[in-house]
Amino acid sequence: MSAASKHGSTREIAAVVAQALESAGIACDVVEPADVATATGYDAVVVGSAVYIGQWLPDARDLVDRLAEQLREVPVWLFSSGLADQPSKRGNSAPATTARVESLGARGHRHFPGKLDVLQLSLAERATILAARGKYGDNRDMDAVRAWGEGIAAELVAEPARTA
Ligand SMILES: Cc1cc2nc3c(=O)[nH]c(=O)nc-3n(C[C@H](O)[C@H](O)[C@H](O)COP(=O)(O)O)c2cc1C
Repeated sequence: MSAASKHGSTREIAAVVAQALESAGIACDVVEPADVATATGYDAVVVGSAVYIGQWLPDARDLVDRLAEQLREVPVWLFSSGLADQPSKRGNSAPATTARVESLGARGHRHFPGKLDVLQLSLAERATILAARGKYGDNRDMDAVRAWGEGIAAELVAEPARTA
């Protein structure tokens, strides 16, 4: 499990998915994207990122680019977290997401509503949110996140392990 997060809320989403996997008996390492040197040795990989200005954060994009060859060899799930209606719903890089899913042969991509806490943002970020008329708040639905993780676990448990 590896997820890029700037202000922590996507990291918390990743932790809930990891917990769901662990609860199903699947050992799960949670590693920051920049620290993932290889995907070799893992039976499956989940990669996520917060969405900023319509794009995944650079560390998550870089992870997928660096390890694409290895990721094509294992089941992969992707998720994004952002504020669905803001700053630009249409700008949420649907083509990039589709390209990533297709290029990796990912089993799926899920978009989760995120969290926007004014106290955590820089002045520049607040200005962006103001210009986009973004709404502050925590829109995360951790039950939906957990259910998504349980779905992944169910798929993996039904399959034979790939590594020794
Ligand atoms: C400057 C800025 C730009 C953002 N741009 C987008 C965006 O384009 N699309 C989106 O859905 N959410 C956008 N968001 C919302 C974040 O994705 C959301 O707050 C997310 O939960 C933050 O995750 P993090 O706490 O892991 O960094 C933006 C937030 C900020 C502060």
